[in-house]
Amino acid sequence: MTTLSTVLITGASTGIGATYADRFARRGHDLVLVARDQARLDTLAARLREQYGVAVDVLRADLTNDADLSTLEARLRDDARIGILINNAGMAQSGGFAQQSAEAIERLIKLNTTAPTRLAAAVATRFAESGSGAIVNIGSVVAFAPEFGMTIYGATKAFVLFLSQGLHQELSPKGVYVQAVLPASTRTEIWERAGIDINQITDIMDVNELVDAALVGFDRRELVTIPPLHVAERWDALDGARQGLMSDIRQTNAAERYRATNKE
Ligand SMILES: NC(=O)C1=CN([C@@H]2O[C@H](COP(=O)(O)OP(=O)(O)OC[C@H]3O[C@@H](n4cnc5c(N)ncnc54)[C@H](OP(=O)(O)O)[C@@H]3O)[C@@H](O)[C@H]2O)C=CC1
Ligand SMILES: N[C@@H](C=O)C(=O)O
Repeated sequence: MTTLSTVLITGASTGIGATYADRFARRGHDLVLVARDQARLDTLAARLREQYGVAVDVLRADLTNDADLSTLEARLRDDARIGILINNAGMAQSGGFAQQSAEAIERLIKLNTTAPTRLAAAVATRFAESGSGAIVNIGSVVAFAPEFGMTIYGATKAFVLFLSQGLHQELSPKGVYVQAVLPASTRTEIWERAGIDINQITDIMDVNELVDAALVGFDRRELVTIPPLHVAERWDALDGARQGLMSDIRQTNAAERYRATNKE
């Protein structure tokens, strides 16, 4: 019987991360739960041990803190039992671009992009050498939506999508599965934490439904999983157009429409 991989989940104290923890424990996986709130992590860990009989390790870490991030990188690099990384921890943004302080910008980018990148890097070599392993990056449909006015947040999520597609290109030939999960509005604390009134949000998905759908994509080894997207062809068309654009842009001369004319 194959031994199930241990799953390390960031942002596991509540919301999407805590739901992933329940689902992987239900599947029989041992867990490493990472977040800042030790008490909430301990309570969740005790429930999951009791309910599912799995080993659950708690690792308190602030992923915007370099020392904590380095400690987590070392755990990921050195603990060969960890075969699945769920890069979930993240925060949203309230207020316009011009309202963001330098500290808020730094924190948002560190948590939403630097941390998942460094954690993925911490496992990439070990996973590739073993010819196995999975990296799940939690993005957002806001990556497609500059219209939403969450410019820095959306940019971090566009980064996560590209990171996932790039990791897939580099690591899937070596047996490593990479998944980008793009939720839309989901009922968690992220809204309150960002100072956004959740009651102003329409069409908000239950977190259990989101994670269960994301796991269907995971089990199918899908690269980009967008649970709220009912018309899957929309994504296929968008990514197909992107690939089509790539085939057009290797040119030695600028496009006709950019040719300076003496009339201008
Ligand atoms: N909810 C939604 O509508 C959507 C969410 N997403 C994405 O899903 C992911 C999870 O979000 P969601 O569950 O909704 O959010 P929640 O705010 O409910 O949970 C966020 C989790 O991240 C942890 N976290 C926050 N800051 C830090 C930090 N500095 N260091 C370590 N852990 C931290 C929190 O734990 P603690 O405070 O204990 O550290 C918590 O466990 C995020 O990446 C988010 O961008 C994407 C699209 C939609
Ligand atoms: N977290 C949500 C916005 O703040 C989202 O990604 O939809």
